[in-house]
Amino acid sequence: MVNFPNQIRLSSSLLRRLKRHATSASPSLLFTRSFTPEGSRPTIIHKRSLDILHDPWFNKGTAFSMTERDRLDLRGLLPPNVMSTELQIERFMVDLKRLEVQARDGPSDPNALAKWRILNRLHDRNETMYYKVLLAKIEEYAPIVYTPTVGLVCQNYSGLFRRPRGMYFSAEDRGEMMSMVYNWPAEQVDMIVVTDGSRVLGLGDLGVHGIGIAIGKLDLYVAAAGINPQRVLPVMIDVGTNNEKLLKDPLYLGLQQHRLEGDDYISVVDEFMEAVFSRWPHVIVQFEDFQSKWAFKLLQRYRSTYRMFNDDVQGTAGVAIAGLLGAVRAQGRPMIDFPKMKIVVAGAGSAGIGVLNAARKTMARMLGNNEIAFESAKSQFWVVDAMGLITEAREYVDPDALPFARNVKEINRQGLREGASLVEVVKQVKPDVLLGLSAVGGLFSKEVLEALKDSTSTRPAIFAMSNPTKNAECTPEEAFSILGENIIFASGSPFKDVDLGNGRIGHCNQGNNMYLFPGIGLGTLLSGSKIVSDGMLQAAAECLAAYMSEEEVLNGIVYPPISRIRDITQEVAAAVIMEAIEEDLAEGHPNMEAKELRKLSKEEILEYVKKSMWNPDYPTLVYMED
Ligand SMILES: NC(=O)c1ccc[n+]([C@@H]2O[C@H](COP(=O)([O-])OP(=O)(O)OC[C@H]3O[C@@H](n4cnc5c(N)ncnc54)[C@H](O)[C@@H]3O)[C@@H](O)[C@H]2O)c1
Ligand SMILES: O=C(O)C[C@H](O)C(=O)O
Ligand SMILES: [Mg+2]
Repeated sequence: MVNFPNQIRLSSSLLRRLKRHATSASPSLLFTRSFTPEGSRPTIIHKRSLDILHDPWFNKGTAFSMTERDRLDLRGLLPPNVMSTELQIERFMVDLKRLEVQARDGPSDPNALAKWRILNRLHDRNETMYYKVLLAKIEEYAPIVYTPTVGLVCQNYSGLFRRPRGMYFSAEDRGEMMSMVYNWPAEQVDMIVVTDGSRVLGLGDLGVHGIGIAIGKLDLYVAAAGINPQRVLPVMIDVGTNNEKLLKDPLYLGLQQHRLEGDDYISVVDEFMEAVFSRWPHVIVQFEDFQSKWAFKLLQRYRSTYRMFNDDVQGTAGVAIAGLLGAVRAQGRPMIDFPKMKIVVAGAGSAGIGVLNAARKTMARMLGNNEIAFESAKSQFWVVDAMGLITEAREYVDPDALPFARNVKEINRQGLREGASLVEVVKQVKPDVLLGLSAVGGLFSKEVLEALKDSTSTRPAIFAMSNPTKNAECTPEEAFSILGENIIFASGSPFKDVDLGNGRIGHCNQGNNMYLFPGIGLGTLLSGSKIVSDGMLQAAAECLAAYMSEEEVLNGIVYPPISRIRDITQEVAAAVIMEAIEEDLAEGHPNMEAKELRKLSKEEILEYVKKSMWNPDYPTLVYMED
């Protein structure tokens, strides 16, 4: 312990602060000279907020009591569960012992968690160097700080948690959020990624431990979009968890209560949105990994009033569309043939429905952009969820999935019925594309892939988009070995290309929303658009689709390699800005007034984007007194 003299000369500003907090502070705080027994005397410190958490002398991590958190402006900077020192030590030991159990996510990298720890420590020590390393070796380290390892990190977060990163708004903070946002030290925040941890990748409800996802997404914002790391903020909205294991786990870092539902839930998210937009009116909020039932509702609730989007619904949709258009081109056909594709989608959650809606709209646009085109486009899709093929005969169909429920008579004519299995559907439909967003690893079984051999396409496409690795609907090895080298293959998590012998390679594309969300966020920021419009999202998707050359696409490469992520993000951001200008939404940015922005050519916009991106270079520092 640090020993401070009993007689301390308090500066006038400190005195003011102490008085301000006198209601929650122990009364003895102001009078440390009195007869307080040794050990229970408070230690006077001249720091607040994050400065305390980053100081090894004073930091107590999750052991800060609620009154201390209030007194020291720490509220929101720590996970909500206040822990005893004993529990803290237990958490530490769990992590230490895990070294004995080989930490792994799939067969690809048994050392993934250890690498994450080392990178995380670097992140805590030196942000510039961390991002320099990440950018220099993005192929190697994106799978560590992002998908798939980030999933493993969230699953083990109570042991891995060291220095808090980001903010926590919990159900217990209702009524406080407007002031809590001021505990965050940055005057300017450009990008927030927020989650409620209710559907983390395909791993289900991980409660407060889902904060890892928001951190991983923002790492890509910095690395790919060049958002200044001092202006990003990962956020966890902790409304409880329905994960029974976590509810019983004494080492869980979040609120140990069931999730709030209905209006109670919405009121927490509403308060969070009001609070962050009141402090940072120009911030962009990306919603991430909210369970479907809230993903759509919240998107509808906020999208016309706040600068926000949902990555799982809208980012994924754009990436899938780009890949599907690539699959059409890979057959040597023009993109305009897209409305002829027969598409079977496994999974009707936030991601699946997002893709279906966007694909239907894209087809309708190509067919004349009218009601009839929109109506006829939906007949190109067959949607299979946990209960099989969705038809109008089903007793209850989620309203978001309802437009894609097949007509029973029509489906009977195709030899199918309500609830038909995926393999039956593939056998009867003989689709051009089989797309998985089901979170069920191995769903594209040998039988399903065998059935796809009868596809009427000259080059069937398989998109096994679920994350992380073990949730992929199939591996590229399985797909190429059964269907041969001619297919187009994409997966949400990274896999290696497959050696097919005799110098032939089965290319494995990574169909992940990481190719769009950084550019959507950056383009919105630099255009100063008040909202993220459908047109801006469409422009982003089209830009990604057009990014791949004819030669690449014919070779089965429909997405760029991750080594080009900064370049594609710059292009996507420029496309988003141009669309915002076109729609008269661009209100400019401190670096570029709206009227100047409107005068720029495409090349100049690209240059503006490039120049606005933060690079991990050490600035020269000089000291100046406050
Ligand atoms: N690659 C990407 O960029 C990307 C983007 C978003 C989501 N995802 C992944 O997509 C998956 C789903 O995400 P979500 O938000 O839609 O989840 P969700 O839980 O909302 O939806 C899952 C859907 O799969 C269905 N399903 C379950 N078992 C099934 C089965 N046996 N056969 C067919 N369907 C079945 C469910 O009924 C539900 O409709 C997750 O693994 C997530 O990681 C990937
Ligand atoms: O996080 C990812 O890798 C993609 C996507 O947002 C997901 O939820 O799976
Ligand atoms: Mg997600």
